[in-house]
Amino acid sequence: MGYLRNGQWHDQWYDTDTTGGAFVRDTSKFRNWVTADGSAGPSGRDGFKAESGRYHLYVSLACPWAHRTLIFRALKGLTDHIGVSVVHPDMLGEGWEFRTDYPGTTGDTLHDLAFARDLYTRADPDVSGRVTVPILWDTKRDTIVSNESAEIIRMFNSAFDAITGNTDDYWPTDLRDAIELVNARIYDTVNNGVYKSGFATSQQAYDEAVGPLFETLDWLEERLSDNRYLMGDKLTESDWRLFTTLIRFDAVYHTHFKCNRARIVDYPNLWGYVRELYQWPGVAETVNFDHITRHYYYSHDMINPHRIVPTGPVLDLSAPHGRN
Ligand SMILES: N[C@@H](CCC(=O)N[C@@H](CS)C(=O)NCC(=O)O)C(=O)O
Repeated sequence: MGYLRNGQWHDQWYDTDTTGGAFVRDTSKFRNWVTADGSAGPSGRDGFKAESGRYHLYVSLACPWAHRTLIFRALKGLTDHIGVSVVHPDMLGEGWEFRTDYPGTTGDTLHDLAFARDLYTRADPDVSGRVTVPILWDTKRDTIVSNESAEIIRMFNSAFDAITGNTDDYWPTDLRDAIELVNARIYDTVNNGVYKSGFATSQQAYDEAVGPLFETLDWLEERLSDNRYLMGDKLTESDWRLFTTLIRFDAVYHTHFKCNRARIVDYPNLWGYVRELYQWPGVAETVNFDHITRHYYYSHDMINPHRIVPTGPVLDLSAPHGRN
């Protein structure tokens, strides 16, 4: 695992020496938007117009951030319009690789590149920063549109509606303020909270992450006791953003990231909610537990030096959810 500095690869784990042992996530570098008419969107350059077959998504099936984009691609009827390449689950000294010697990988189906970092330097030969997935690639301008999942899902939510005829809206105007508030808490304490717990290299940094994580899970359990979804009756992007962390929790974060005060199966409402979202049409096909467990346990040898991938747990995600 490493990063690019002025286009050169450096194999180095996250630096927590200067932050008291705390993991601090980088901000994403490529922030353009695909829009229905090609106008610039909230940030970045213009000219990325929604067109069938023009864009390609690079994902890891292990990654919760990439998983959001795969879910939106499925929910919004985009599978015939946006292609996908799947990296190898092992993220080692070279970063994400397009090796195909593992079931479920595809290689780079557009350019046959070896590493995800080759996409970054193709888009910007002088780029600096971590090489993360998801990556939304534009085949027309031969560059990265965006590597920020929170923004990619908003593009998918509406930009292609005239092409697909699918107008389902997971970011409705009247709920945006409420969505923003809930997203902010869940991002900091849950989506990123599990990483801050797991990548902490001091007791204090771990304690400061794991406490708020379980406070938020308790709060969510309560909220979901009389709300079917986070915003009440309406399923929104907040639910999908939460789902990709919850679905990995018992298999990975509980053990590997030491988030072990409780499992999701111990929370009746959260567990029913995860099952309902898993059973949503098109979603189960985006969940790959083999890539999920293999990636975390095998890639992070600073946490799991012998790279042993544990067998459990057995989760019955297709059991009736009882949420209706
Ligand atoms: N803010 C980004 C974060 C993406 C991210 O951190 N992805 C992880 C995989 S789960 C990654 O590629 N990490 C590689 C690294 O940090 O070097 C997003 O939401 O799109």
